Amino acid sequence: MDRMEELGFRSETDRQIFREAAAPVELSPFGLHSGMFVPTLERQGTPEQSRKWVPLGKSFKMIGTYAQTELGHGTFIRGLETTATFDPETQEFILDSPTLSSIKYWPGNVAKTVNHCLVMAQLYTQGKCHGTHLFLVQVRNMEDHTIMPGLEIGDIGPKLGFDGVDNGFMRFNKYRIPRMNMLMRYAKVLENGDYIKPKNAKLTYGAMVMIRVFIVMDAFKTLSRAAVIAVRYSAVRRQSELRPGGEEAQVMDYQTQQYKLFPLLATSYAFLLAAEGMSQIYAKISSDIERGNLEDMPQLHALACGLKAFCTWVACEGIEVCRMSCGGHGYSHASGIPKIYANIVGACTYEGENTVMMLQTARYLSKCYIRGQRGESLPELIQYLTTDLNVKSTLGEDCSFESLVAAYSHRAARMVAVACKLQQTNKKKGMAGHDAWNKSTVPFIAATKAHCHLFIVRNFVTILSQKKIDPATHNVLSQLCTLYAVYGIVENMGEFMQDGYFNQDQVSILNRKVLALLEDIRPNAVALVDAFDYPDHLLQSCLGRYDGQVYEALYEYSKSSPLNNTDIHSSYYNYIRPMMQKRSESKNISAKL
Ligand SMILES: CCCCCCCCCC/C=C\CCC/C=C/C(=O)SCCNC(=O)CCNC(=O)[C@H](O)C(C)(C)COP(=O)(O)OP(=O)(O)OC[C@H]1O[C@@H](n2cnc3c(N)ncnc32)[C@H](O)[C@@H]1OP(=O)(O)O
Ligand SMILES: Cc1cc2nc3c(=O)[nH]c(=O)nc-3n(C[C@H](O)[C@H](O)[C@H](O)COP(=O)(O)OP(=O)(O)OC[C@H]3O[C@@H](n4cnc5c(N)ncnc54)[C@H](O)[C@@H]3O)c2cc1C
Repeated sequence: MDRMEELGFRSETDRQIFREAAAPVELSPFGLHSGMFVPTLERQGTPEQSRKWVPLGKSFKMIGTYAQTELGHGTFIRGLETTATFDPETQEFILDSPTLSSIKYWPGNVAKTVNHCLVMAQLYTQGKCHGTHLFLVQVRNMEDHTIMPGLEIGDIGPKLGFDGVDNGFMRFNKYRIPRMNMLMRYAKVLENGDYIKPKNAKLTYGAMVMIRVFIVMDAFKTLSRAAVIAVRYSAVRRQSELRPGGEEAQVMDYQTQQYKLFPLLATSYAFLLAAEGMSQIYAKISSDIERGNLEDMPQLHALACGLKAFCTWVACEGIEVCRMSCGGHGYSHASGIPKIYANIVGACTYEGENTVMMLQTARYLSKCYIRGQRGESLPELIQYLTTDLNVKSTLGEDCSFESLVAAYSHRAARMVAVACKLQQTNKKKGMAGHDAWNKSTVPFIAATKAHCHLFIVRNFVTILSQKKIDPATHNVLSQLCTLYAVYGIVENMGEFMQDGYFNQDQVSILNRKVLALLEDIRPNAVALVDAFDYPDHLLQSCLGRYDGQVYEALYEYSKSSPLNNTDIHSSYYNYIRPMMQKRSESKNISAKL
């Protein structure tokens, strides 16, 4: 009886939270099965295929992963080389790895865990290539788990992190699968080999969009866990004299420590709300897509790409700040932070390398900018592009939400305009379209980051203005929201100031406000991290444990080190003692010389 069934977990979200609690740090070797393989069967298979395979996946009678990346290609999907050639005689697809670079490489859990894969391959039928499509492929014998004949499978070796996931390689040698193992919800190959094309070729990319949305929540989870550890430790750790001759101060009372951690605490709350907002947008647009309405697909793709990249970059930088704010103990695995970092930093690469993802969003912004310049209507999230850039800030001492959102809108609109104008200037100089684009991508990346930053600030403000929250909580969350926005301006002042949007007095107001907010938040800092309610089992941290017994925990942790299993390590007998004896013999010899 499935433990989650016993506990009555019906929703996939609850089941995922349970899985993460069960394998909080090492990541589950079934994460891709539940998070990517099964949902893709549901969304990309025909109703008949879903009915056949999804129950097998959900009951773990079939365990799978998503095998797309190859040795030679990860980003450029259209360049993938694995082929799936239809054989009408046998009603089969023949999967093949025609080159060394076509070997599937990186797919999670393919090395030792799974018995099936969703394989992305170039579809050939009637002598014509129709681009990449997904195929369900059995890779191991269901009786004894041996590798199926015609396949070479193995592990790719040690990685920076992700130790709970056996990322592997897989090579096909004319490997045959039934025709009906092609996921045919959107595209089809008929018995006679005729190809029925999808309404949009990018529908096949749908699984990646879904995971990018999940990863925005992962960015929140990992950053907030590191923040919990660092803030709690900063409340316990006393070091140095803040007041000459006084007792050693809680390091959380140093303004520099507050400036490191409180904006990250605010970012954690901002990312939680952004992830929830992103998930709601995904749910709405993906259900439209499943009903055949593809109108908002470009907007979903652009938002998922941008937020996935923005949030993972910021989270990884923030987790490193949390680690360093814990001093030496932060560098120990006892803190729990190195594992958090090692497991999430891959998210800046997987599911779409962040720069590439940002450029996808930039491409969308470039098209929207042109539409806006023509006076065409724009989706609500993009309407800021038509902001009047001659307007100056009305920001006052109160740093109102309205003035902050206006500042972020102005900054993003201005930066998108700068990048688009450079692209247009490049074209006017006679550059080909792709060169004009490539020679403007650095400003486009900066503009896209500003676009994502605006989404997160505006989302935070909107939720605070719409949700019914008790006054005390609303006040603290408003402090966090203001800190997130003001800190973002202070840290990127050049981008906000380039066209004189703020005057000198307003810059001074912002610099004073960010420091004042640190003091406002200090009394509630521990309560704000406790509010995430992460159990000690999940944090796995001697520094961030709820009871604050840090030194006792560190001492016990150290004693449990395997090196302490023996007093004298074998290396003494094997290396140190022989070396010392050799030294003393040579010394005797030299003394005699
Ligand atoms: C509630 C339960 C929660 C469960 C959570 C469990 C989570 C478990 C998962 C654990 C998390 C992580 C584990 C790690 C797993 C990692 C897996 C992988 O890494 S899988 C491999 C990922 N690989 C990639 O992402 C590759 C990235 N590359 C691409 O996506 C494409 O190559 C791209 C987009 C860069 C370029 O594609 P292409 O060259 O085909 O298109 P163009 O650039 O020419 O654009 C043409 C046109 O298409 C539009 N487009 C592109 N992609 C999409 C899309 N996905 N959707 C919609 N539209 C798309 C593009 O915008 C262009 O439009 P146009 O109008 O012409 O401008
Ligand atoms: C931990 C981990 C788990 C993974 N799990 C899976 C999995 O389960 N299944 C799977 O199929 N894959 C998986 N992958 C592979 C992953 O999806 C790819 O590594 C990722 O898509 C990046 O592609 P790449 O490695 O080809 O990088 P590349 O694209 O080669 O990146 C190299 C550099 O080229 C730059 N670049 C590339 N294209 C452009 C461009 N158009 N414009 C500007 N710059 C560009 C990038 O920005 C980057 O700086 C995993 C990877 C990792 C690290």
